[in-house]
Amino acid sequence: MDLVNHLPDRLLFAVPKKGRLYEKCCDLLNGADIKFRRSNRLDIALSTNLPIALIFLPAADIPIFVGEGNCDLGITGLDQIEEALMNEHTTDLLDLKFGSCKLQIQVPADGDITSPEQLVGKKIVSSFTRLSTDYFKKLEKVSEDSELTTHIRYVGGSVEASCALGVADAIVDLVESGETMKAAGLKPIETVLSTSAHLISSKETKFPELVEVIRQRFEGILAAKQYVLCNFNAPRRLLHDLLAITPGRRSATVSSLEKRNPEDEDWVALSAMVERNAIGDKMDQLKKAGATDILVLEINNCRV
Ligand SMILES: Nc1ncnc2c1ncn2[C@@H]1O[C@H](COP(=O)(O)OP(=O)(O)OP(=O)(O)O)[C@@H](O)[C@H]1O
Ligand SMILES: O=P(O)(O)OC[C@H]1O[C@H](OP(=O)(O)OP(=O)(O)O)[C@H](O)[C@@H]1O
Repeated sequence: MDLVNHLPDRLLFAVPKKGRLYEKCCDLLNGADIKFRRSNRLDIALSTNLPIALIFLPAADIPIFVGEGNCDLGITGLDQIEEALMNEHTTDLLDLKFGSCKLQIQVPADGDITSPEQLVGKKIVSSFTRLSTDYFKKLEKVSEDSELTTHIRYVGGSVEASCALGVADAIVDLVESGETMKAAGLKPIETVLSTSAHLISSKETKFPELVEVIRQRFEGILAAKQYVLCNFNAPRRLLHDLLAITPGRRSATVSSLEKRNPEDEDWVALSAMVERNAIGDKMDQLKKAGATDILVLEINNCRV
């Protein structure tokens, strides 16, 4: 079935059908209020509130479908986009900051290889044969023996077993915690690529406005995760010092607190977005500078 012709009024959005990116993608779609129900084992789900059809595909195939214009939008790893040679045929809209890992060259931990240059002319096993070939072609050019060819062989999974099996002198594979490689007796000697999930679009999409709406919604969700809202009260005379601690993203909101008695000092309430990973420190500083009633609130979603 030709989906582009069959669903002409719907933006086709390719999403990993399983694996490490799947749950996070569903959370993102949910947060962006793209409503859908995926029937068991069905790889197409029509959104019930937007003109979107979600197409669940293998992560490795998504850059090809988007790059060739069969899908309008897609989410997949940067590693898959670069391996498919599709980064020039797609528009990279947003780094979604999940699925982070590294494509690394790993060698036996007890061996004598310590640098990628020593691997020129040797045997490499990877699921990322294009990225590996590109990497070693560059090394071959600057190698002392320019006649040497590095042998790159494809395997689809359990790449880490290749060295122990004698099939490879080194592997090029994705590493997140490093546990798999450690257990296989391997150590990293080089990072070929740092990767995470990206939102990409086709350069030929018929739905540029909807693409932009989705990009903005995702961007809002990412910003909401990165920030918390910090509210507190303080005497107005401390305002200058407190704003220096929490200036807000654009600027903090300052409102007056009502006085109980006319002779009371002027008080203000401040509200500012603060980077989540700095909030503990900021609260300590606010308290020390004289702020009180400090409250930290989660931001579920935002447009900034
Ligand atoms: N530890 C990890 N190992 C592999 N990929 C990871 C890891 N962490 C994040 N990723 C990202 O997730 C993407 C999809 O990997 P995953 O192994 O889930 O795919 P998959 O579609 O289930 O493939 P496969 O069928 O080969 O297992 C990778 O391309 C990479 O961008
Ligand atoms: O650094 P870690 O957190 O240990 O994760 C890295 C491992 O995860 C992936 O394999 P996966 O589990 O997808 O299985 P596969 O070998 O079949 O691809 C990858 O190929 C590594 O083997």
